[in-house]
Amino acid sequence: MVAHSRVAIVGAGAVGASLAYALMFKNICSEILIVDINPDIVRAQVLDLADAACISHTSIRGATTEEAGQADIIVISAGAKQKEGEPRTKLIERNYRVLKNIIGGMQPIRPDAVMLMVANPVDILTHIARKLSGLPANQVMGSGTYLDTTRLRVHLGEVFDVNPQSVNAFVLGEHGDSQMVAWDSATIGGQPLSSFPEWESMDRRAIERAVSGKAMEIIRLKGATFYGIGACAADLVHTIVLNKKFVHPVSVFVEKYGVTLSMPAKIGWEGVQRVYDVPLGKEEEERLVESAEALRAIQELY
Ligand SMILES: NC(=O)C1=CN([C@@H]2O[C@H](COP(=O)(O)OP(=O)(O)OC[C@H]3O[C@@H](n4cnc5c(N)ncnc54)[C@H](O)[C@@H]3O)[C@@H](O)[C@H]2O)C=CC1
Ligand SMILES: CC(=O)C(=O)O
Repeated sequence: MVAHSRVAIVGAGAVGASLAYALMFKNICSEILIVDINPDIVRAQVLDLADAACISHTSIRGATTEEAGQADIIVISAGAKQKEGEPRTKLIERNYRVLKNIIGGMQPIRPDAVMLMVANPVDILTHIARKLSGLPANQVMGSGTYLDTTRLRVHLGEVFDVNPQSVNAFVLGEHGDSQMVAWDSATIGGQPLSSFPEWESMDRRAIERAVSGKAMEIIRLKGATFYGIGACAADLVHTIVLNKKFVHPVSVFVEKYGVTLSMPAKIGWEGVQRVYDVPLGKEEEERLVESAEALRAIQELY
């Protein structure tokens, strides 16, 4: 437990509540602030989560947007979600307005706060949050392809019969349709995936489709995804609060591509401490540049 570790979660729907629930059982935060435009949602989530908080070391309460701006870590999970068949980018106009309201209501934001964007389209909103918040680029990140990378590792863990946490493979680029898998640098136990007998028979494009389509599969079946992102976002908060310096793929402004997209980054107290340049094959590099271009076309509008 870190004495001064106040985390504000703005947007207390399914994602915000799942994050709060996952985070409180890490027992690393002194307090979680729950913020939402709908006061009934705040009251309901605080009442429900307080019963769980009772058996964790983290307290929970409702708060205003202004108070959220003074938290150590500000997570933004407010906004519209996709309907079946809708790409994440379709949410931009609605969620731009939501984000503008939220960040406007937080000002002046504590200058050393770290902001974690979760709402979609996460890469574009991270780019916008960096501009609107006035925070340094390293202090504003998005959950990006952390969730997609988790999905990929789960899938590969099954193919190679190994714990997913021992699969070292990344989904990079957009948390969305143009994402790509860095196959050439993927390893298990330091051995390239391509050196395993399973490699030849593995349909890599089918795996990529399954990973990038998993959100829509869940949305079709139950209307929304929230536990996966709740756990990923809680893990990112953990890494920041305890300065763990874990490397995760997050959405951040990347000089090389000149846009905000996901690359593996070392994360700690001041947010992103370093971005790593994954060695990519020629075709992979082309696909990442395509993803960057797709994002640039929208990010340039904001
Ligand atoms: N980055 C990722 O990997 C993932 C992102 N998401 C995204 O997270 C977002 C939230 O999803 P859910 O929680 O399922 O939606 P939800 O509909 O359950 O909750 C959204 C909440 O935002 C609140 N809200 C709207 N405008 C607000 C404002 N101006 N200030 C404060 N609160 C406001 C609503 O009142 C509602 O409680 C969506 O954009 C969704 O696409 C969802 C899953 C994964
Ligand atoms: C909804 C979403 O972005 C996801 O589950 O990947």
